[in-house]
Amino acid sequence: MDIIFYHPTFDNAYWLTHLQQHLPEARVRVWQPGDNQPADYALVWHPPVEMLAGRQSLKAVFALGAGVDAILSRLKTHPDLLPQGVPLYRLEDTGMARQMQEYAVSQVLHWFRRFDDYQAQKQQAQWQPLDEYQPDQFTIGILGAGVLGSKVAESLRAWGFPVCCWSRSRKAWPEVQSFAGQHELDAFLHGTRVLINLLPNTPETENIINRALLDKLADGAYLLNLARGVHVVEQDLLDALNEGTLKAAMLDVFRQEPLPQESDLWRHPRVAITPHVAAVTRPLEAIRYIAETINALERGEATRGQVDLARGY
Ligand SMILES: NC(=O)C1=CN([C@@H]2O[C@H](COP(=O)(O)OP(=O)(O)OC[C@H]3O[C@@H](n4cnc5c(N)ncnc54)[C@H](OP(=O)(O)O)[C@@H]3O)[C@@H](O)[C@H]2O)C=CC1
Ligand SMILES: O=C(O)C(=O)CO
Repeated sequence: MDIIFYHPTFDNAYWLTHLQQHLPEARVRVWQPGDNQPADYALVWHPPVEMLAGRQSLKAVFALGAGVDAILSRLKTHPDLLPQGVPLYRLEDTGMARQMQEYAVSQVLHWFRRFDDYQAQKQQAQWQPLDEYQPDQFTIGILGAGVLGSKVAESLRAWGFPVCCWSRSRKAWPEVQSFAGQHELDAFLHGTRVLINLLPNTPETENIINRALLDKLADGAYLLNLARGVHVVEQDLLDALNEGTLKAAMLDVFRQEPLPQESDLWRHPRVAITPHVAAVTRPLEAIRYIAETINALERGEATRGQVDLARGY
């Protein structure tokens, strides 16, 4: 069994060593431009078109992340990027859910305890206790009720916040109100105080967080974008912040990354920024999952994590 590996920044030696340990019978190599030698599986992140073009004999391609938009969004212009009929897998959780929980819980509590307001008071050397928020004033609305959204919902429910979620299909989670489909989006937004985005980037979800959506949130709302920058119309976000519709935002992802120095988001006092680190791929957990899936495929057994190319995630 031959496996080719390509990631622009990962530690190749680490990945090859641990892949070989988990798949002793495999021959694993880092793909280099010009390598047209046969392969059974490809592990990729932002692959060059030539890497997979023409490789119809591949048994599967594994994206080394949760979101597969970097591949699917290029298929229109580069149909050879993913060989026809070859299944594409993505990483489901593999250590990312815990990271998303850490990020979401810490930021929601930061806003709930008004630490942003106390930081602002500190700038004025102001010693002034503020009215406390109550949990029932702090409904969390999670856009995207999937592998990561479900875990974030679970952790915020554990803190006693009302939680609702929005997805294409109805969810039956204890103590979480599920809204499904475009026709229920407004009802989901109404009363949401903290909007957390964990949607995949698809043609339907691009630019979804725009002024019309933000205006439907509860007064004094917050935005936590943990998914993709293309979900947010950045000028609409800035306008909503400047006009008071939105109280604050924390953004981990951006339309252009790194975020250009000239972006007004850098300087906005009520915008917090992290450099796309909300949930990074945990190599060992990813390798374990990939090895399990390859072994299942070799045995003709059921697998999880296969991407539905038609729906885009
Ligand atoms: N910033 C970071 O570091 C990271 C960001 N991410 C981002 O998080 C995203 C989510 O990951 P994950 O939870 O694993 O993904 P999943 O595929 O498990 O979940 C996606 C969710 O979005 C819902 N959804 C998709 N399209 C629509 C739509 N058009 N309308 C309504 N709901 C929709 C799905 O609905 P349904 O359940 O009905 O199918 C599902 O609930 C990734 O795609 C990636 O972009 C992931 C990891 C790290
Ligand atoms: O896994 C993903 O989709 C990510 O964004 C990781 O950076």
